[in-house]
Amino acid sequence: MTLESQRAHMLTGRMYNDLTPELVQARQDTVLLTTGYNDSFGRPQAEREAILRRLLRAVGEGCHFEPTFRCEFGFNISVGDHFYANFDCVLLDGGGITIGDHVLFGPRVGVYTSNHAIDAAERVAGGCYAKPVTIGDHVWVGGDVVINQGVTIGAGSIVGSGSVVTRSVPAGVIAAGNPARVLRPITEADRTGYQP
Ligand SMILES: CC(=O)SCCNC(=O)CCNC(=O)[C@H](O)C(C)(C)COP(=O)(O)OP(=O)(O)OC[C@H]1O[C@@H](n2cnc3c(N)ncnc32)[C@H](O)[C@@H]1OP(=O)(O)O
Repeated sequence: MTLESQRAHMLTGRMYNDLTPELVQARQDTVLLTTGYNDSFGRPQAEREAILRRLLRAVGEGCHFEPTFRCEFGFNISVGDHFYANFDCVLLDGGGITIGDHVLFGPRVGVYTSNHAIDAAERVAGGCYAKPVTIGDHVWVGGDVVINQGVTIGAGSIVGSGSVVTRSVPAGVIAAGNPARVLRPITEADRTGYQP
């Protein structure tokens, strides 16, 4: 199978072989590209975004990852405008990761769309399955958060630091904990009157 057909198969959510030469090679190529991006830190924004455009499926304006950014393939990641990820972001994108506009990630956020097979023998044989993660506009994900496969985080929501998100989070709420649960809605009362 070609890399392209394996990529399409992974996106169906069915079991795939994680260990084929094409996927191993793709991961290796991606490490080299992310290393190039991380090493370009301090270079002009346009130059850095050009590397991201080679690496990711889609990338908006003003997208910035602090070092060290790592992803599994990159070709299943879409990022909107004005995305900011703090240090040590890890995106495992076998199942597809879609990030909206004006999204903030704290340090050490991990988005993991793939599971290895639950059955040990299938796992040894490379069995994996992946489901997409979608993060809406204006979401803030706190530091050290893990987002597991199949999760959607609704627009404007906040995920508290250290959370493990295993189920989708609706729009306009604060969610936190392991597993993450909705703590409360975000309301007008959260406005402080701050103006830059
Ligand atoms: C780009 C960048 O992001 S860099 C900055 C990185 N910064 C961070 O990662 C910090 C993220 N901030 C948080 O996690 C904050 O706790 C917020 C935003 C969720 C706080 O929301 P607030 O509504 O102000 O929560 P508050 O501090 O009043 O706590 C309310 C309750 O939620 C609990 N809670 C708050 N945060 C968390 C959390 N991360 N995990 C578990 N429980 C939490 C509190 O313990 C408290 O519980 P209690 O009522 O039983 O005492």
